Amino acid sequence: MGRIFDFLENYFGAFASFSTIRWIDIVEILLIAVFVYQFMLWIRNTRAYSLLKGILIVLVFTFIAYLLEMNTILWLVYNAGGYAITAILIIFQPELRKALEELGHKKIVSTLIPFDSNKKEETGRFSDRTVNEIVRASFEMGAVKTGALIVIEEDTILNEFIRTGINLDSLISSQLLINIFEHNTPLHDGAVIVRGDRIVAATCYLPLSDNLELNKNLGTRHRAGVGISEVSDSLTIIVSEETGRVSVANRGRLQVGVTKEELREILKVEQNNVKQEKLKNKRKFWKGLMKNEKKSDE
Ligand SMILES: Nc1ncnc2c1ncn2[C@@H]1O[C@H](COP(=O)(O)OP(=O)(O)OP(=O)(O)O)[C@@H](O)[C@H]1O
Repeated sequence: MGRIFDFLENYFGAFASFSTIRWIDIVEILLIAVFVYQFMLWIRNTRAYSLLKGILIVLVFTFIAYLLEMNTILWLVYNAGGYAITAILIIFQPELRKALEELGHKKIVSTLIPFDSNKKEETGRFSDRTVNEIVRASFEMGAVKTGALIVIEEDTILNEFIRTGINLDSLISSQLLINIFEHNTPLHDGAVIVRGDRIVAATCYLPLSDNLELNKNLGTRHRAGVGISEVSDSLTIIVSEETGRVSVANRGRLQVGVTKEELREILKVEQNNVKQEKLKNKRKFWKGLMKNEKKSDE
């Protein structure tokens, strides 16, 4: 019982020091709140969610054991704790990796560092012709129920996925795309990756999404489309072999059954993605900074 009283005394005693709170403490609390909120949002859609619930139950149980001074249970928890953390890190390595990659895609680094080597030359994304060819191919394949998976690379370079396929490096055309995904041809399996106006590779293997919220009826083609959009900022077009529907995956979300006009609109937005404007602003910012530095040197 002594521990329960100690705990209550410490807990309520802490309120007495509220008068000494500084503004930086409030910022710290807000930052932690945002972090925990984002963490909960992220973990809700991963395998790790069930594990988190399990850990919370163990923690509550341990806390009760602490209050009731159940020393044997506490001894077990203290001694197994270190191993448990190592085991969790190993088991959830893919999720942790994905989370860090997502953090990298939030463009914090690229906003601050204009010469980030992971970025392409900003020459505009792709031409109107490419938009037309992709839209035409997607709906022609949809009409005859030919399954397809087309990944359009954006800022995140997809070399690690390109390496899993067969290099093509050919100018996009609807005929070529339709030909690639034709049943029983050597290139039809897997995904095509598009960079600018060119098809870089076909038969690429993509990571599968483990988002539990995805419709259970969707198979691996759709999961692969969503998977790549979770680990990169790419846009993926998925044509269903079963229904002929055209869907789009971007930033971990799947828009099922888009129309021709909607697909064209989505591609146009990606094409113009205000990149040039952003680049100009960035250049202005760095030029201004350099000028100011020169002036202060003089
Ligand atoms: N990890 C992957 N990377 C790339 N392509 C994949 C991957 N997994 C599956 N595919 C492609 O998806 C095809 C299988 O699709 P499946 O029928 O399982 O998916 P689906 O989402 O139900 O699509 P559909 O509606 O077209 O049937 C494979 O033949 C292969 O071409």
